[in-house]
Amino acid sequence: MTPAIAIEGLSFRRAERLVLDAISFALAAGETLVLLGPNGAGKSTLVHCLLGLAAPHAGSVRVLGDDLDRLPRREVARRIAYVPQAGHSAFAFTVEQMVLMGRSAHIEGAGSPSLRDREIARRALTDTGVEHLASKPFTEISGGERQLALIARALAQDTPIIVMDEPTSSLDLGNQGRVLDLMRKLAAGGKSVVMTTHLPDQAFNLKARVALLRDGRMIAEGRAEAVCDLGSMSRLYGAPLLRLADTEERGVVGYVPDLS
Ligand SMILES: Nc1ncnc2c1ncn2[C@@H]1O[C@H](COP(=O)(O)OP(=O)(O)OP(=O)(O)O)[C@@H](O)[C@H]1O
Repeated sequence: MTPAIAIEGLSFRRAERLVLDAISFALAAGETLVLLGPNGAGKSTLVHCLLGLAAPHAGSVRVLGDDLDRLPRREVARRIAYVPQAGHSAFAFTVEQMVLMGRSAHIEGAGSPSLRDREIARRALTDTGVEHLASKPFTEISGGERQLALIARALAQDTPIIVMDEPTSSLDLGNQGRVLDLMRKLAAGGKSVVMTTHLPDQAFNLKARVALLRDGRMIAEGRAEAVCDLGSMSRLYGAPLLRLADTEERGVVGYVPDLS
């Protein structure tokens, strides 16, 4: 079966420096890939290459069988939704308008959103728990609320692939859990999800595939249980870590810095 995403030998340079070095992986429908790595490892750059926002110097990105650089932007937007790191917006669109923007790749010409588009946006607001913010300006909500609204926009885009750059970095533990649960449901429904995070526990919770990035190289790839052992995590982050285990049965569920 054609993979949702297939990356082959992807390299990216900034000035003379190799920021991504011969990255390869394929992701099928219904699979989730968690990208873990220290600050500056190249995770966001890889995400940008995946979206066609940065052009690799070598290698290829194929999306549902087609070369990304040959696809019109509108078609890319029908295939991949992007949740960027939550930033500020200069424009005071309401949360509902922001989420409706996720529908723009499905609206022909200069047409306005249909009743169905509005229903899909409403459902996305409900699924992310921010329907009560629908009429508030995006510039007047908290960082975590902005992050949830950006996730809602990606849901409204209704694409087979969702790429998320640190989608839970501003979220409290309750909302982290709700977003991870949503991601599990999206994957169970056949969507392919790529996400970056600094929290290995999310890889365990998602029962996802994990890729470890360091200095632009993919140094390991596999299930969280196989790849995220204490030694690998400590080496990856260059710091002593403590293992978090829930019960004997569940074993390791995450790591925290060890200051002892
Ligand atoms: N706009 C930029 N101009 C120049 N260099 C950049 C720029 N953005 C990132 N870099 C460099 O490219 C490398 C990869 O950065 P990238 O943002 O992909 O890392 P990351 O793994 O996403 O980091 P973080 O976890 O801190 O978000 C780093 O060395 C970084 O300093």
